[in-house]
Amino acid sequence: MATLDSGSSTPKTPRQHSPSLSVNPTPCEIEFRGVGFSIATKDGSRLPILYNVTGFCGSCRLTACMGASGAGKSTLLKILACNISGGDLQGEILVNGSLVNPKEFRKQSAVVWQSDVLLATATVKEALMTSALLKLPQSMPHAKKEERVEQILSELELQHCKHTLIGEDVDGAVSGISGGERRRVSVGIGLVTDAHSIFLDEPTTGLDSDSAEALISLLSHLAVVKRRTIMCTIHQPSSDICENFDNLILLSCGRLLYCGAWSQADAYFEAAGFARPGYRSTAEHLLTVCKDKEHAVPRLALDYEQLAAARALEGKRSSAAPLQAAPSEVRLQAVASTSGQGSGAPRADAAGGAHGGGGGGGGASRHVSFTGDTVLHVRAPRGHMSGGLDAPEPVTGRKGSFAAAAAFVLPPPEEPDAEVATSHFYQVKVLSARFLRSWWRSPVNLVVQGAQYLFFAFLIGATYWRLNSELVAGTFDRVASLWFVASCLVLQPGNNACSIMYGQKPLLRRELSNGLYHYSSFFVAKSLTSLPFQAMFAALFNTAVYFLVGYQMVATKFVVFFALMFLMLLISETLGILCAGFHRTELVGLIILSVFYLPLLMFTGFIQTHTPVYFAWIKHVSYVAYGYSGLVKNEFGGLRLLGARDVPVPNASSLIPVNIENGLSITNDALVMLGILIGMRLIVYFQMLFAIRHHWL
Ligand SMILES: Nc1ncnc2c1ncn2[C@@H]1O[C@H](COP(=O)(O)OP(=O)(O)OP(=O)(O)O)[C@@H](O)[C@H]1O
Repeated sequence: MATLDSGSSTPKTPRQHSPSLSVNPTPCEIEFRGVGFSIATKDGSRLPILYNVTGFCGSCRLTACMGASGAGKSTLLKILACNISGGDLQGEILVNGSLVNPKEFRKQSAVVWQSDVLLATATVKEALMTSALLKLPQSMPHAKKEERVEQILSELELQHCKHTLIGEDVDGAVSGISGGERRRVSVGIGLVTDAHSIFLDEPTTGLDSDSAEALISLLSHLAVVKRRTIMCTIHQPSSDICENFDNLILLSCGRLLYCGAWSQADAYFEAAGFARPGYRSTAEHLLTVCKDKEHAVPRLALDYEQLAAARALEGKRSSAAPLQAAPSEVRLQAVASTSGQGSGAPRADAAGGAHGGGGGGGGASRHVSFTGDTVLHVRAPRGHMSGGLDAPEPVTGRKGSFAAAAAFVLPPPEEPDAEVATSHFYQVKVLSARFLRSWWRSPVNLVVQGAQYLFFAFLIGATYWRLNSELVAGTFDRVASLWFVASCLVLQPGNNACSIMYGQKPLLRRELSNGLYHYSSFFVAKSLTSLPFQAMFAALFNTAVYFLVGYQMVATKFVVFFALMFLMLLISETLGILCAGFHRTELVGLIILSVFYLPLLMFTGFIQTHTPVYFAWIKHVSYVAYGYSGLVKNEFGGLRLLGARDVPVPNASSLIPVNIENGLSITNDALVMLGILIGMRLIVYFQMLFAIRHHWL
């Protein structure tokens, strides 16, 4: 019988990191029992992704979740972070001994996804500061929040680049801070809010070996010294990286093969008949074992399930016993007292024995006894648990077999009404400042869009340069040029707004799920801050095109022209945002938008002399038809056109084609457009809210 010695989890010496942060959150012990996850397939059957997974993530520890590609690591991480949507979830999660409250848990934890979701136009410090402003209590003085951010910048070794723009990361070509720094900023955003648990999906992806090791070492430091519960998924870590791991969760084909101290993994697998050859590192060896899906994986998974069940029974028997000091606490004390020299740190031994299944695998005995710090140790730090561990229900994996199953399902990750620490007004203020900075700092938004408007203005100007007053040409060119002018303010703002919205969605998703603000605050801030910039684009385009084409040089006519065009631009912008809400893929959103364009531009009365009866309704709901009709009436009112032998035409308005003349005054055209604008803004608001609630954002 192999007995694993507790001394193997001796505290390691963390790298030297900067001075401590002032705030340490309550340690958080996460236990998961009988977790299963499956998704529906197109043929109506269910595809299982995780089977009956039972284990834990210790507080003040760095837990690595390893396994081959497709093993279910990211899925387990999302489940533990209460950030999974869709699919059928079973089992239960306990946090410090109590069933998890997903909404609360999300607020107090942070998730760092494989690709960092950061605002390219913010500096490192601004990114952290925005989180601090929105997440920390509004009553906390600004100086204190700034101090907290400065401390985190030091802690994460980001002081040197705190005023650098984060920049884009397009296919690995980063124009801003480096990949490792981006990852650290993402971790910092979690820390600034005192997250007690941090989940990182493949944090070392895309980093060179030094940066990867530095990051993992930093995480280890945060776990041990800052008392965070940290779990990360990882692929084939190097030996240097592995030295930082406290615990290991090993998955293969959705099944758990091991959950316990990293230092005891070798002994566990050796006892199970899978001794590590000397030339392989632990990580390499375990991943090799995972490859034997026919024999090793089913047997090890079964062993582990039996072990889990045995430990559950053990827990039930000992539930009346007083809690022992958690190894994490002991380890923390050891780190403090030995200044990282640590050897032979004291351990709390839960004296739990577990026995694997029958022999095999090389004939070695597979009876293994574990200390409390190893496989399935799930004790919470003293004082943070309401009582002893309850033994779990039998691990059946059946849907609904756990009392807490419902707790998984609701509320969804992007809960729009997640409680936030600040008032609506304050959120709008902070977000508006950020939107304004983004506009200002984004050359794509300003220079490219401005150039686009000017280009079209000059194109139309050059085509219809200085309209003449001859009856036929003067009439047709005015009607045609105004149609092109209106088209520009339909296509451009719509496309731009749609693309910008797609760019903002990932950040919106992350920040809403972190409970930084309400969606309504984002909506109001976005709408308010875009107004001055849209007005600027409208001024640029309208002024250039009006004078180049040579419409009536009357001040009031120009003001009416400007107002109608501006309304049209704002509605087109809203239409673009609306289409961005229809689908998660930008291409699909743009295609839907283009489907709207055609009827909007076709049924203005300019292109056809007769509108088929079944399309007649389009003119009544089309803002372009109202805007275009208003523009034409504005231009022809009081216009001086010359007929045969240069005789002035008495009433130029009578020349307006009947299909364009809608019988409304220009004021009424504008009022109808205003109504459409307000209506569409409301539709966009509720559409996004619906998308957030149903995970379509
Ligand atoms: N929504 C989904 N639809 C279909 N299959 C899914 C879905 N989510 C996960 N899967 C499948 O479940 C399995 C586990 O996925 P998961 O992303 O958790 O694996 P992983 O271990 O993190 O893999 P990797 O290391 O490659 O990221 C994979 O085979 C994946 O294809």
